[in-house]
Amino acid sequence: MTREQGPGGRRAASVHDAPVDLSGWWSGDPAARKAVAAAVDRACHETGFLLLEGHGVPDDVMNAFVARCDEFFALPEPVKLACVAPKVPDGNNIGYTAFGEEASAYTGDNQTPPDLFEAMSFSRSDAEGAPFDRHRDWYPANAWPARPAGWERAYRAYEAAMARLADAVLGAMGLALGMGERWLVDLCADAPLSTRANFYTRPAGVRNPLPGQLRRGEHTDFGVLTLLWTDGVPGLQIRQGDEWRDVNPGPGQLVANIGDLLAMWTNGRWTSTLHRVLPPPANATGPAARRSIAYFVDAYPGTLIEPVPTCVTADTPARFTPILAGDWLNTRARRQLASTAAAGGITGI
Ligand SMILES: O=C(O)CCC(=O)C(=O)O
Ligand SMILES: [Fe+2]
Repeated sequence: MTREQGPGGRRAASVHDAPVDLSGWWSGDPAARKAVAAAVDRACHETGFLLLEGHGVPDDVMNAFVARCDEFFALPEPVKLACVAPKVPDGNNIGYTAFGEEASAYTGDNQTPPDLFEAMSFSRSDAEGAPFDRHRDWYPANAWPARPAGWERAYRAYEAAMARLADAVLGAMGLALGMGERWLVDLCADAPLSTRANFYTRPAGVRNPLPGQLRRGEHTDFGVLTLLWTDGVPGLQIRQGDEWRDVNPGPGQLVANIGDLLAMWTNGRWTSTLHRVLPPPANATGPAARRSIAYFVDAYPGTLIEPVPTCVTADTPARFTPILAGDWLNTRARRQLASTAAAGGITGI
């Protein structure tokens, strides 16, 4: 038996063994929906990460948004720096994040050197009305630079496709938890929704990574659900037991993973899994770029997160103290900001 094998000689479940096909969900057939919910439940429990197929996000919508993000990251640095938005301590930070400005591991109180990426972040564009006004810092207005042309249109199409997909996954999750299809969908209807386009590269003149310096340091996501597109370049890994295992979505697949709030809601039945992104091997030559785009569903800041009754039993009593979603998100976002301060602001590397 190797270290990678469980007690029965069986290797621990891998996200690659059982991609989740959402076609049955879109069919609307109750039995098909139950089967999808069972597959989601298994994956959320075993790894906290899912590879999604039949997700319904049209290629042309995804490709058009990716192309605009590529155009943006190729712009001269001063043009990108003009898109830096003032940081808010308790809210969603949008706009440009320069290379070397953040270290994700800080969110888990792990002080590493700055991560090797730059990013552009966006917020949901339909946040109008009283619930949003009460927590306005979580729903900032996007500012669209003149370049690349057509970015806002491409974003809105992407955003609509991801919102539809998020509702399907949240629907399957609610069903899996015995709370019904609408439960999580309704709870997350007013949630902060944000998108982050990540660009990992090795800019000219940047030295080799320092010890412990990664493209993205190990972290868990803070919220409920993350939907991730990657360009297929390896690097993403998840922590399972005492080892790191690769997650390499195939062509057409998207990644879904759960965040801390959902782990708390499910009383730990589902895992908010540590993940990271490795730099390319030291002997790799050239720019070795990697791109990913993450869509984050959080929970409304005023929502109390307490374990759902279906996940609390005599054998598994409540493990988490109830907490307001906003309090949890603020704590983690503040640690993230601390990494920026430690990195020396936007001149990090
Ligand atoms: O780039 C990736 O594959 C993962 C990014 C990530 O973990 C995040 O944005 O939270
Ligand atoms: Fe993440």
